[in-house]
Amino acid sequence: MTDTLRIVIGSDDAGFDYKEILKKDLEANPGVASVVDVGVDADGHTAYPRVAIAAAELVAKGEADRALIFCGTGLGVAISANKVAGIRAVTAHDSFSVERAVLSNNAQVLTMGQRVIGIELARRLVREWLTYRFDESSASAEKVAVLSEYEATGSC
Ligand SMILES: O=C[C@H](O)[C@H](O)COP(=O)(O)O
Repeated sequence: MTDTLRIVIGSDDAGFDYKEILKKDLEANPGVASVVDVGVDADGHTAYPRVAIAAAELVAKGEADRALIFCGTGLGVAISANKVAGIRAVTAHDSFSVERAVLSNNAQVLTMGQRVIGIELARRLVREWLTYRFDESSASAEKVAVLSEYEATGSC
């Protein structure tokens, strides 16, 4: 992972407003993150799995380091992103969970719900999220490796 995180951002129509606000926040800090937007657009009514899977696939292919995805609850986009092999997506609306999502779970995908969390808390949590890096030498790494083993072999 490079020092500047390559972030793919996306939402369905229910998460569109937050996606736009967070995209602007990220674009205002080009030294911290670069941003690719996979939609939806203002008039978009794309079903949430389509956007979440498109974002997660970019991460899985190594074309982005992380994804930030919004829907009404954050739940549907997390479920969808987790269907992509190699992806660990979590919904988190509190500071500790955002921290552990990276440091414990090496989650590359963070999702939030526009109908759940206030915008200023969402913005703060994303700022925090950008500061964390998973430590491959940590005790958590071997636990995360069990997930990869299961994906690769079908058992663990
Ligand atoms: O998880 C799903 C999302 O919250 C989505 O934005 C809304 O889905 P719904 O219209 O099926 O409730």
